[in-house]
Amino acid sequence: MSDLSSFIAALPKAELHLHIEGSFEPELMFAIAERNGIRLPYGSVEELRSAYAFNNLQEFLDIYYQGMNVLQKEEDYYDLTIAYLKRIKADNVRHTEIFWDPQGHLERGIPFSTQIDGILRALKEGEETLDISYRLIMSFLRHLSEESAFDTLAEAEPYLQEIYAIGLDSSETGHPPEKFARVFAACKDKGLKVTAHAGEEGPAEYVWQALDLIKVDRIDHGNRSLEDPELVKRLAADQQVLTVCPLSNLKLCVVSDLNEHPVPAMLNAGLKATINSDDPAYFGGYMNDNLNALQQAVNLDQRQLVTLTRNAIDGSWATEERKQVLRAELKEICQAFSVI
Ligand SMILES: Nc1ncnc2[nH]cnc12
Ligand SMILES: [Zn+2]
Repeated sequence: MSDLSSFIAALPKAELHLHIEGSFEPELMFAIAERNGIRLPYGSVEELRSAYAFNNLQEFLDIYYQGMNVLQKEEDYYDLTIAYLKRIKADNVRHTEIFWDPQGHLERGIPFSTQIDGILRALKEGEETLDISYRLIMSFLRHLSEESAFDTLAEAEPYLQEIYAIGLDSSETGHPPEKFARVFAACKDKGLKVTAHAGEEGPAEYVWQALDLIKVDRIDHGNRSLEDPELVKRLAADQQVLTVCPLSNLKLCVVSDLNEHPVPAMLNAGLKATINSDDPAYFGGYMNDNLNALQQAVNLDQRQLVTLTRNAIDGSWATEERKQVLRAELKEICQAFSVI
């Protein structure tokens, strides 16, 4: 634990990049598999956890899609989501914006309503009982077709009041944002916010496409933007929010060592970086773990930690009223820790 760990713990956090299926802890996965009569190809929780060694994004995704196969009923989606909310309460996360991948479940025959009803029931309960506000982001799988994304949007039609934004995730290389320009235009026409994973493994060109062809409201990851000085200028000028995920980057070999992580360079370039956990059950840490690990690796100071926290509050899609509450809490914590 760093000297700053109690400061990190006290910060009122907003998490903007979290895949609910990536919060599936092995213990819960085994319990749900058992009650659904599904056999996992692992003998124990320990054996499953020991499979979490990845050389790249695809190796992770193969295990991630296998894990979500045990989700079958509305209560499974509820249990998954409420477990995540209870866990982040301990990290003082006050607002969360979660992705879910409906196509990963529709493909297995799980109705759209089963998925979203369970997730929303937990999110609403978490807002009431844990005081964690939320937004739900429906994400398209980019390894699937444009047509499949349009079909998924049609499935979502009755729920558009409950879905705040649309994302784009899964295997990045070979699946550029341009493949989905038309479906994202349709989403924007419906008044949805849009975001896309870009520049995680894929090149800076994919970040340009996310900005210019998808017209994203923010960028998920964005690490490789730093390879292109013109892109950095553009992101800074637009004050584009980047939802960065340090432990994810380490586990997926996007960085070879956390001390080479680009967050300090992003902040120095005036980019609106935020810290997030991505798939915490697979990558070894929730929000405080990410902040502590990064703080120690690159020696972040209190001022930088406050900037990252403020960026997340400002860059969130929480209501203005909620943002004011979180900003006031941040101010109080800064005073309590004598941070100017
Ligand atoms: N880090 C990540 N990148 C792309 N797709 C994902 N789906 C879940 N986690 C992801
Ligand atoms: Zn992600």
